[in-house]
Amino acid sequence: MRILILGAGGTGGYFGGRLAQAGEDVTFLVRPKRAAKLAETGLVIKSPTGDAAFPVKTVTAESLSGHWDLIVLSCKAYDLAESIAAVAPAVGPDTTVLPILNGLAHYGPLDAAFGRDKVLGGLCHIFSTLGPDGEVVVMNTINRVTFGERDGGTSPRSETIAASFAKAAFTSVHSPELMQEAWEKYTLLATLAGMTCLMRADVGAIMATSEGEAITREVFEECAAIAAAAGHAPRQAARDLALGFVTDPASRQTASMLRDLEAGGRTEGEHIIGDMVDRARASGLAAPTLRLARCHLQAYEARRSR
Ligand SMILES: NC(=O)C1=CN([C@@H]2O[C@H](COP(=O)(O)OP(=O)(O)OC[C@H]3O[C@@H](n4cnc5c(N)ncnc54)[C@H](OP(=O)(O)O)[C@@H]3O)[C@@H](O)[C@H]2O)C=CC1
Ligand SMILES: CC(C)(CO)C(=O)C(=O)O
Repeated sequence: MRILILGAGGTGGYFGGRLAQAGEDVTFLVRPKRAAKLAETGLVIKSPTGDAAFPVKTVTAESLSGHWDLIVLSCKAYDLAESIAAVAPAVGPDTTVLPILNGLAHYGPLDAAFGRDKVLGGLCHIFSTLGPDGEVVVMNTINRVTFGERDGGTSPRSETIAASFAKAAFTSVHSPELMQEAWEKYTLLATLAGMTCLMRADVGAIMATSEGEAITREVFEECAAIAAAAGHAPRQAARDLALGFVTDPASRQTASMLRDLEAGGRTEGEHIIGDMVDRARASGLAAPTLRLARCHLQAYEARRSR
């Protein structure tokens, strides 16, 4: 299977790199600056599950030709339109597009661009970023990709992807209930991103405050109600896992959105929190703490773009 990974950042660099290490036919579609860096240093991964540095195949949008079997999209949401345009020439009649972005708002534009039948559902759990020298830095041993048909069940194409991913040194989950998984991850992430960005603090620091746990639980319940309105209330095990994660007093975890914000970069605030608030409004739900988190992120973006 020929695999094209759009982006060689924290997620695409890691998962694509592990696939390449396993001998899969991987090419990274990157912009010229990243292509030059990868040509100079190779793809460098620093991870508690194993450091690596090795040459990888890259291509830029200008030199892209031919159709790929699988295209994994690992851009930030604010780069989605440009990324869709970049991969479009690589999408042929038998191509599958697998986004691993956070949130859900990207499916509309992807379906419009490629047709709903071409776009699988996907998500990932990892704590990673690009280091100062372009290296993929992974902060702990969590590294999981979950994917599947958005209408549920399995299919020959998702079985083929599962067989490919099974060779690589990351956890791969081929889910017959992908949209349920996606909503559960979205609920966890919106809570974690909303709270860690609002408070500019990690989970443990938020739990050390008198109101932190109660407000975190309020955000989670707002998200869970929105998920329920969409027909995907978090299952009990997912609730327990998410609430345990976002209220752990010993945790030093943050969302990747806080890392972007603290680096002074753009955030996926509207894609993650804004979309959650819009969905609340469309379902007649109040979501007051999520609205506050959205206002906070929009104000940050407004100051940033001045
Ligand atoms: N990092 C994390 O811990 C986690 C992230 N996620 C989600 O995964 C998604 C990706 O995040 P992450 O990997 O961290 O982001 P990064 O910013 O680290 O990587 C994204 C990469 O996509 C590249 N890119 C964007 N547009 C294009 C384009 N048109 N052509 C070629 N390359 C392009 C960027 O290239 P360039 O360098 O040129 O800008 C960048 O290297 C997000 O939705 C995020 O929320 C999910 C779970 C955890
Ligand atoms: C849920 C979490 C924290 C890890 O995958 C994440 O998606 C993020 O930081 O963006």
